[in-house]
Amino acid sequence: MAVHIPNAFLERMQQLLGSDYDAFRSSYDNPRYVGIRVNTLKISVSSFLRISPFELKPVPWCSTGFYVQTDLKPGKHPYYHAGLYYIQEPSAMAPVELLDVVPGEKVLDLCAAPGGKSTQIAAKLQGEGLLVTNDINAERTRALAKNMELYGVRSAVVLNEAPEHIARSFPAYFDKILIDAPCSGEGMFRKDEDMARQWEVHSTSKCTVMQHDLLNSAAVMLAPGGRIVYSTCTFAPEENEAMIARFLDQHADFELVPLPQELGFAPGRPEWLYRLNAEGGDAVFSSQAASLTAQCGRLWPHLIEGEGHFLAVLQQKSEASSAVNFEQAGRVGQGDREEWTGRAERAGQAGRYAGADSGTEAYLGTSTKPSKISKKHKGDQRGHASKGRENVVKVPVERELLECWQHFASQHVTVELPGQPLLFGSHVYLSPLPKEQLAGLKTVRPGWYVGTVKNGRFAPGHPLATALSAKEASRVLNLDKEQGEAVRYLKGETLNVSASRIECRDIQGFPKGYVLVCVDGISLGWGKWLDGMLKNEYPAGWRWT
Ligand SMILES: C[S@@+](CC[C@H](N)C(=O)[O-])C[C@H]1O[C@@H](n2cnc3c(N)ncnc32)[C@H](O)[C@@H]1O
Repeated sequence: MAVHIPNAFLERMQQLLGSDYDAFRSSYDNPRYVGIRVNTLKISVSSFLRISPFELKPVPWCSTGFYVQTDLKPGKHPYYHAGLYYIQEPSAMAPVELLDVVPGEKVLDLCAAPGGKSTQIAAKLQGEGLLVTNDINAERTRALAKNMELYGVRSAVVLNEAPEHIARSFPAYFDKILIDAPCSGEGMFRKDEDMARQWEVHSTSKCTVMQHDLLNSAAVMLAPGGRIVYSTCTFAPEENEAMIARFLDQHADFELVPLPQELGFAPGRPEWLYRLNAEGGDAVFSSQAASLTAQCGRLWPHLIEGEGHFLAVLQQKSEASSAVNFEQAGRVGQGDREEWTGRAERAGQAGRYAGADSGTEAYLGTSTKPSKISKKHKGDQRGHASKGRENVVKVPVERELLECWQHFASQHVTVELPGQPLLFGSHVYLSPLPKEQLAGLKTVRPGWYVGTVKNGRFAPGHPLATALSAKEASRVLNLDKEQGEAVRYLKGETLNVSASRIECRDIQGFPKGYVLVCVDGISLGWGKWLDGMLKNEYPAGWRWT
């Protein structure tokens, strides 16, 4: 199928690429590549290779990434719904590999929706440490939160904030920061035709302002000795090498880490910057910084099996960080800080809450937007703030609600779960952060949503199920995917299930009640078993259609 590519773009690439242009141009005649990345929070790569329904070929730069045939539909398999793999364009797997995350670190994914790279970071953390995952677009953070839940992520906080606001709460805090920057998307024309149409409308200069601000906010939030990976899916040097050269000029405490060329990363193109400098315009960087950008990396669609990407690994050189410097964050000036302090204090008094079933949001503290409080949940807010009134938290009510969760956990979960139990209304989260640290930030998920107390009873949330392993649950039902039972469950059907099929642990072999429903030992969701029937608790919005 012919792909629409803007002529102005092709002319520019011809000027930039010279003799490489013909190979570059003909790459658009080939089909795009489809990749999946194994979710090692749920299964090891070797175990997945044993059960994989697809023929797989490794992606060179990602040990958990594989190419699948383009005519297959990996989204139409129970394993996809069990969160065993994420469907991801192969080049898009590179930035997180270069971030070099290890368990226990504090990581920020600044432009994260819909969450491909956040799920990859979460898998690297293996449940130890913290992932703060953010996107400025409220609609897109819903998809982000859903993906964190589908992939069984426990130790993440999902924000919907402007980076400079996060920077005020987390100065010099994160070990690793990913900026998968909004960009003009030239590298995605083969994958997404809409990108080509948008390119014709939006200018590169709009993106460069955002990208510059994102880099500066990240520098403020980076802990001493930390690492920032900056990536785009565009070819334009203004959004790539120029952005990095300018950053290096302004942050002498950072250096570039060269990329492993044997894996397919081509060098950055400083010579394009000399040309930009000669043309004048917005280009502001020294020729010394420009020459260093040869250490950035480019993935070219005519040289590797994947779409076009740009990557830069920025390492903070010394322990003496200049990161705790609010002025570096551009728009974060003295006036802002005073305003912020006020906001934080007010927020500390008045935690506000909006429904927290899967697909809804919880906003902590005062936000720049009014909190959405669904009618359904307004009545739940016993002991919490109501509009226009001071918030008086009734501790006994909180304690009773938390006891409901603890009682449920003692009956249905066989292990101690990580995180601090936090209440928002009658919704319970296990959070990797204290509530106060999120005050004033638009928080979509303060942690792992485990359920809600309704009329004195605890109803487990879907994300509790998706992040539990079969051995962590007291009652488990394994569905047969060959007989189509798993698909029927995913479609929301009630199933006939004999008591003997339910594995019971720690509760004297009594199958009645909540059961963790699995396929091949991997959790899909909850069911409620009674007298040979499994009532389906798979959320309506998640169902297989
Ligand atoms: C390339 S996409 C991110 C893709 C994502 N990292 C993934 O792997 O699924 C860029 C994202 O940046 C978000 N964005 C744009 N401007 C932003 C800003 N100033 N702060 C945070 N996010 C921003 C967009 O809403 C968009 O979701």
